[in-house]
Amino acid sequence: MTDTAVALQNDLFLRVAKGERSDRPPIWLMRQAGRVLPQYRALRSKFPGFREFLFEPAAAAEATIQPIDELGVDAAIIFSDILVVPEAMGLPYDMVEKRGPLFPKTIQTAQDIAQLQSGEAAADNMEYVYEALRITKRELKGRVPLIGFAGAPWTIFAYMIEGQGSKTFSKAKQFLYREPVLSHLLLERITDTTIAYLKRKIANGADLIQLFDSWAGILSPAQYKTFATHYIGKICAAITEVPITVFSKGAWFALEDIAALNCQVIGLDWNITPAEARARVGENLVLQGNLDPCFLYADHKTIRAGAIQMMEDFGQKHIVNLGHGLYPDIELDSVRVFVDTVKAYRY
Ligand SMILES: Cc1c2[nH]c(c1CCC(=O)O)Cc1[nH]c(c(CCC(=O)O)c1C)Cc1[nH]c(c(CCC(=O)O)c1C)Cc1[nH]c(c(C)c1CCC(=O)O)C2
Repeated sequence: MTDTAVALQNDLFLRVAKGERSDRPPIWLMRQAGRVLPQYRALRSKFPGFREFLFEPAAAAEATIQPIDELGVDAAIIFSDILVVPEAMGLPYDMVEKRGPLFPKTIQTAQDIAQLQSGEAAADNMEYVYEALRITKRELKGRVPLIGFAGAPWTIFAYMIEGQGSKTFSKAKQFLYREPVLSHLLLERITDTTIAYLKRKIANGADLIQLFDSWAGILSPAQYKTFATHYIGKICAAITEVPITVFSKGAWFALEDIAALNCQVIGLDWNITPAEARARVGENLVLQGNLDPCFLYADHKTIRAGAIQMMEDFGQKHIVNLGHGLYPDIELDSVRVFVDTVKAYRY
């Protein structure tokens, strides 16, 4: 892409993701483009719903760049959602205020799966996302790298079967136990679509890819190996153009398996210590995380001390982030203290 090939002014995030040493860790935050920013709320209020917002590439680009201007983080993440993939495959959703996503139609039978679009045909339906990447890349002017992302196949599968958020995702888990053949068929089609989609994100300017396996922690280690790690591995093997981060929330039990895939960065939640994570993944991979988002409800002095402790505990080959996304009621000033502490730190 000629118009996206601008030299990066701040490439700290990418250098560390590729395993280089640095004088401080880079920082970005999951859900940094969102409701902690007043300018995000102003932009969001122009649209009747979340999906209308996502379908407007110029607005998505603006939301992507807001945290770069406001917080000075070292990477941008394209403003979008993991649920655009099931939608592109033929399962539309509504984002219900205060409740979250709701799919009017779900996958229950072989025929439902046969009716889905997948691979390149499904990737064709997400042109608005690629357009948002192109605009973002142009407007970022090389200030920081741009992260592209997708849900990992198991998490997308969970929404497609369950049809909405759930504490247990017991319908999706039940499907794995009762219909293993159909489960693999659907996971395969999600995987093909995700690979085609991510390759187009890269062609349109994504400098690194992150996979979000938000519901990893509800599977048993055996199920995770069969129905999740296997497909994440296929995606990692296919994405050779840029580094890839695997964030499997709650799957500390699978860290050795994930470390054996062709990924460069592993995202961590707060349920594991930096020392244990390092021991499980070995010396080569880069770790990302893992401050408990609730730490940002503490006073500023405590936030500073927590950030420094975390950086000391991880040492080199570390990208600072939270263990999950920012919550909407976290104070902007507290987020700023966290970011500024990291940017002032030196190993
Ligand atoms: C599971 C998941 C989803 N979406 C996502 C995940 C994986 C990460 C995670 O575990 O949180 C990923 C996601 N969703 C969003 C981003 C944007 C980029 C960023 O700033 O990180 C990213 C990376 C925007 C969003 N995605 C959503 C919003 C809020 C929508 C609104 O404005 O009403 C935003 C800004 C909606 C969403 N989208 C989803 C849910 C369950 C919800 C409702 C609950 C909630 O609001 O967090 C699905």
